[in-house]
Amino acid sequence: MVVFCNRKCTSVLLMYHFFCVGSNLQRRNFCKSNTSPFCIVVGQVAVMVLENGKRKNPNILVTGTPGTGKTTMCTTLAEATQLCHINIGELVKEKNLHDGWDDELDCYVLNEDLVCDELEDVMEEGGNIVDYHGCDFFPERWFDCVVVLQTDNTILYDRLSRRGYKDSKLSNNIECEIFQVLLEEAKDSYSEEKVIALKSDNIDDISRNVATLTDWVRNWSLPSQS
Ligand SMILES: Nc1ncnc2c1ncn2[C@@H]1O[C@H](COP(=O)(O)OP(=O)(O)OP(=O)(O)O)[C@@H](O)[C@H]1O
Repeated sequence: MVVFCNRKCTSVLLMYHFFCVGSNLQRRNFCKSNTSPFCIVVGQVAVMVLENGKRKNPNILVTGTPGTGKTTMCTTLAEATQLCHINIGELVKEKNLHDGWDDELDCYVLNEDLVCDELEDVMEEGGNIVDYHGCDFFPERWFDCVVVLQTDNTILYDRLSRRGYKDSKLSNNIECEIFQVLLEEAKDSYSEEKVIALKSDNIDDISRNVATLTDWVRNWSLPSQS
């Protein structure tokens, strides 16, 4: 397993988080290479978007303490909305967007500039769901909605224990959730009306959150009534 963090990580608490290799790389690559019909459409529409000063499709940031269910929810949401799921951990790993290993932090150091440069064009087009346990280094203009997933401490403890998290890594992440570090980071980094906290304790929560966000995406994309 490979570890990443970013230097400005609000929380030393998150520094020990391990990223897992997920299954969305292929899907994201399709989108980035414009080979999917959906993304070709998005690309064509981008011209209109610039003319209107509004993206045709929204960008959503999904953040939260490791284990709160970001990747699980983003995967389902991407299927429901046909937006592109971009898992930052996978992207950093795939494109080497880091500054190497930090012995003290015991992790690779994510290079924020490289990550932002890599994503600038696709974010400008819109239609992305970005999945990362931090949010303060992305340009604010990228996102139309910032979702912070939150999980009951006992449930999160069990999830992270099952992952093999131990000792300080486990307690640091639980403290991060108790002190709502990611929610505070989101509120500090984005305008209040963009930030929404959603509970992610069980499967029903995932279904409800996906339904809520899918409706929001549909409404966002509708032409405004004037
Ligand atoms: N709402 C939920 N109900 C039940 N199980 C969940 C829920 N959300 C996530 N899980 C489970 O918890 C584990 C962690 O989920 P997931 O990898 O999606 O979290 P994450 O926030 O993306 O973590 P990371 O930041 O480390 O990538 C998985 O085994 C997943 O099945």
